[in-house]
Amino acid sequence: MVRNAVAVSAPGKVLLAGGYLVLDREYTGLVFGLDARIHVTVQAIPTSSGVTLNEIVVQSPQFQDAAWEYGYRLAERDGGMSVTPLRVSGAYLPRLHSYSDADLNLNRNIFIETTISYALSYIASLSSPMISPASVTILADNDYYSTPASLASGPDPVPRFHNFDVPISKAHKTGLGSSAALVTALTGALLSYYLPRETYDTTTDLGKRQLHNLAQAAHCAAQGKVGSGFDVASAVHGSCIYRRFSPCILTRHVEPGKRNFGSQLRDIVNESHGSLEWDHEILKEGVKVPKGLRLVMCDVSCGSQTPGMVKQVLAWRKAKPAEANEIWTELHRNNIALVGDLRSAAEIAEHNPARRYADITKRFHSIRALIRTMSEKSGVPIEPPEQTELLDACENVPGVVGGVVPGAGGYDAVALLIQDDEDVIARLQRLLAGWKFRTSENGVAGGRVSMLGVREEMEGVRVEEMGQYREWMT
Ligand SMILES: Nc1ncnc2c1ncn2[C@@H]1O[C@H](COP(=O)(O)OP(=O)(O)OP(=O)(O)O)[C@@H](O)[C@H]1O
Ligand SMILES: C[C@@](O)(CCOP(=O)(O)O)CC(=O)O
Repeated sequence: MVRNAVAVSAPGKVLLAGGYLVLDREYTGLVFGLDARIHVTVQAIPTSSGVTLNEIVVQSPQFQDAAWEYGYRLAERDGGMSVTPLRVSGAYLPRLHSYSDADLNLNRNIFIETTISYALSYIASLSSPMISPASVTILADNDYYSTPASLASGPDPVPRFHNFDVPISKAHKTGLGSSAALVTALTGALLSYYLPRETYDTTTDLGKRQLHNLAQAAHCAAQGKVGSGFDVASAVHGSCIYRRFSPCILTRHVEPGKRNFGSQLRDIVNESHGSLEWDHEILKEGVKVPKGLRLVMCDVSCGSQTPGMVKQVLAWRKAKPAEANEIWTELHRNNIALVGDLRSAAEIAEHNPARRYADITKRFHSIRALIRTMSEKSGVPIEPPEQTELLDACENVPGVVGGVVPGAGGYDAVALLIQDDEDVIARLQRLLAGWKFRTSENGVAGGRVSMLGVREEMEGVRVEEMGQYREWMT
């Protein structure tokens, strides 16, 4: 049976409020989807390619050696679909006698491999396990990775999908959640390709719930930990207030290949046969950036180690629960109030921008002050002094309403809410162009700051027209 080619995209994210708090179900996070998307196409492999076996070939043509081939077969005893890498980053495994396990692991793409294994296992558990070979192409909007300044300011327009000309491992990520968008779009594309419409439909609420549950399971497995999942949730549902799922939903199933993985995964995703019901909450109503404002993301080239920071913050909270919870309660109150302030600014009839957005500006100040207290007490540089300096300087630019260190904070990025006006952008660009981080006590080298072209976007996962990608597919 020849199936129709499909294309699905999912957005990046910024956790504007609720970093760390969102790890705990008692609290929520305010996450905005961004208009930088990861696009995934799936189509039949042309018969002339010589591929007749059970193979899925994947390419990510914007990067060097970014081609992977996977064999798949149904594991015995309901172990799901076993997926084996046949070729990683351009090298065929059987031909490379000198290929060590270390080389293999370096060049594997765990996010792609795990997602294919989870998606095919789920598909096989629902329908006939006859899965035809397919070709997958991944295309990422340019802002997921830093583009050389020469290119961005050069005379030629930057192509829609820039060829970064480096291996993915060498590309500088801008922290927009590439892995969550990739896992979500790839899962959605594989389900749409292999399952009949009546079993899976990305455009329905039920389809989005299936996709959310399966993409969370695959993303957690690939990451080797169960995080809050706000990034996958916004990749599926777009901008929202997010309350996480109980981690135990994903900590009880056996590994792929092990007895009953297939039916366990199906029951987790479908919330069937006594499997736990997913208890995450997505609130989209009232989450908006007022007309006339926009979000701006600034990439700071120093970078932070998020997992280490999360561990330290959680260890401090465990050691000093009363001290931490006082901050958590106050921060949560302000985070929720920020949503209300944004909504009110959208509704009031006040034309003077300074007055219209004054409450939002004040709210950002309160949130930042609490984050600095959290940094101080935990000893983790969530809003370190260099970021305070940068945020204060940005806020002094006329037209900037406020800003924060998003997500886990650190030296990664700042997120700003500004008046949606070219002059404001130009003023900010001028400030950032001359900005240089001084080397801090934490040993962070003097990095630069650049403004990304992204802004907020309300919509989550989207079924796309296949035709728009043809020129980018080899
Ligand atoms: N265009 C792409 N093609 C193939 N794989 C990709 C692509 N973009 C990202 N990936 C996969 O996602 C991994 C990066 O995921 P990681 O979670 O480290 O970053 P991120 O999600 O962008 O970061 P953050 O959570 O800080 O926003 C890469 O190592 C690669 O495996
Ligand atoms: C610290 C945390 O709450 C947010 C991390 O966000 P980001 O990856 O820095 O965008 C962790 C999580 O929610 O999984």
